[in-house]
Amino acid sequence: MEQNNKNNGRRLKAESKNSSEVFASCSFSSLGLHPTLCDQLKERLGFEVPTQVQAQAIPVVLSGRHVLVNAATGTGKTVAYLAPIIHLLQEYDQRIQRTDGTLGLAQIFRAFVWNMIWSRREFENFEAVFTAWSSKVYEILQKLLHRFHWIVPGYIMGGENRSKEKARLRKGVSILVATPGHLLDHLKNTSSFLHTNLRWIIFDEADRILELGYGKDIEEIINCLGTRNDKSVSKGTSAGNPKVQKQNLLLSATLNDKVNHLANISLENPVMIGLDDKMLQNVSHKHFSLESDVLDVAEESRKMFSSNEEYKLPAQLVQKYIKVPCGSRLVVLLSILKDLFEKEASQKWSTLQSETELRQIFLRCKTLRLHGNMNHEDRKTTFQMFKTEKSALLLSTDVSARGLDFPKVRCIIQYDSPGEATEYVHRVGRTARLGERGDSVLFLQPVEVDYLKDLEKHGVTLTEYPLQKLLSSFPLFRLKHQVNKFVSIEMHPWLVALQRALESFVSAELGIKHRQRTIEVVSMIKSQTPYYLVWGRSFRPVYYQPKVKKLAKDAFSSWVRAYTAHRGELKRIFMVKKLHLGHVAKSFALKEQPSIVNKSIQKHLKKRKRDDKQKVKSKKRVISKS
Ligand SMILES: Nc1ncnc2c1ncn2[C@@H]1O[C@H](COP(=O)(O)OP(=O)(O)OP(=O)(O)O)[C@@H](O)[C@H]1O
Repeated sequence: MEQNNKNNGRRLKAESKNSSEVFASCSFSSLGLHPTLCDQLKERLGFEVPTQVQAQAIPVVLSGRHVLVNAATGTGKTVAYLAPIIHLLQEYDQRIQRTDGTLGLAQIFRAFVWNMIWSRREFENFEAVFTAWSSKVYEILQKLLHRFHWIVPGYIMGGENRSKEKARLRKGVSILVATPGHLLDHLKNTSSFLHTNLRWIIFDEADRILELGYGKDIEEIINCLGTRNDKSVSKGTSAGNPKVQKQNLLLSATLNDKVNHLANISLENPVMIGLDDKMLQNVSHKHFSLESDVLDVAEESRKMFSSNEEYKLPAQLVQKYIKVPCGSRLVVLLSILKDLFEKEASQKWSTLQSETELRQIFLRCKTLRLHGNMNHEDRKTTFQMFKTEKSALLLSTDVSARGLDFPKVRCIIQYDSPGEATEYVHRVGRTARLGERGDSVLFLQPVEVDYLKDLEKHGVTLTEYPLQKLLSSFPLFRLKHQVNKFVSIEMHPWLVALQRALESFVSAELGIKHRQRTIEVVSMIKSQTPYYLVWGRSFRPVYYQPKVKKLAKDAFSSWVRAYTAHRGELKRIFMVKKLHLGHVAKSFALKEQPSIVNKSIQKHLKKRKRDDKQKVKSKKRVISKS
């Protein structure tokens, strides 16, 4: 009990320190926002004081300057741009009207993320996924505009009949939340979409828009809208109103060459705002602006943010990696969840000390799944449930890696490693939001540890998860005499027994007794702590499914296919040739490697080899010709 109190005390201390780092010591009204807007922030959103990023960005946006905001995930970027724009809109001498058309345009990209296995299908489902999650910005907008009824919010985010969108635009929308593809479509084809008075364009999640290949769309949009200060309005497209002073904002949790390029083409003498930014520490002033020509911005930013730029991560986030042989991945995952659950439960509910009590809480814990191939309604339900459940475990693909704001996520487990380092940053960014504490664990096989070097290039350093310490807390059964000796992962009786139980459960010949026992084992190890996210390519839990063996085989197949899809430099680290497919099968609780699936993978690999050879041949031909 005393220990618990001590831990809680330490935690509260850390949290209050984090809180002073996240929140500014000023009020929203001191930043120049209208009193009614400050009331709305407090009453409708519960925001008493601004976050640091809001305190820095709001006055700059109010001043009319272009802005580039680079701040860690979960630092409150959304309100940093919505609040000052609403303020500026409400203070027009003549109240704006619907007939003025769109004045503010937020291009958000909150929810769609590339996923390795289901990339194609998720791409097809993009609009629906987007609609479900991106509504966060629209919701905040609605709340803030509650007492400014003459400023009309609207959205074009797919998942909806196009004519409905058209009708909405025809009626007039003052602040529009849109995706690049849809926006471009309406810019080109919806003549009633009035945007000659457009004053603000906000590129939120800018890095993602560009990574996903929307660069061309964005350039076309910028051309159509004649952005910056309207020195040039594009040829043949709808011109802007030269009297309107344009102001563009670009927000991103990570910066790279592509973002720099977008900054180059869309921002004019921007003020750059960043938190805990080593690059900005060299500059004496809190904000700094590059008063020179826009080309200099690109040059400066190239110098500052090379392709190995450092990424911003919440300082209080505790990042660990765990090195596990492939065959033991599943049982180690479950053991970690059990440990997390017990620790969190005993810290939170210090009166609940007995195994049975902990187990009771655990049994009430919900296990949810989220992936792009689910229908819209199911995704929405999962999203809501995970938000509101006191204690839940979410198995998810990358559909939820970005922009989603789940409260109180305690731990992110990346069961499968992400691709680019930016993916890593955004996945872990779902925890430790707004100064709260958070942990992350990245699973790596011993042959994959070079991935850590890749992360280090971006200033992301992980420490090793104390797996041996964890294992020592599990029963050794017949190996009790080895109590002080080292027991390897592969030999540890707890893990071996768990693996066997899971394999028996998955295989079809199960007796009912066995089955029950397995479910119990799985129940035992399920997490109880509030909110755990587990990242995995195989989103389907292998338990509680009627055709569990088939599901496990499908998951195995998808996983291996996804592994072959790592791109560029990462192919060197995640080498499919080094995989032991028998061990991969074990990580899906399969006793044997599924043979049919293997054939299709072999076919896939052969095709890749052929393609590679072809490429080498054609290169040689080019060289010999020259
Ligand atoms: N001033 C504030 N006071 C209290 N809570 C706030 C404040 N500003 C934002 N929040 C809350 O902080 C969380 C993170 O905010 P937001 O989603 O805007 O962050 P973000 O920087 O856009 O994150 P990401 O980059 O991951 O999308 C949200 O739950 C939001 O409601």
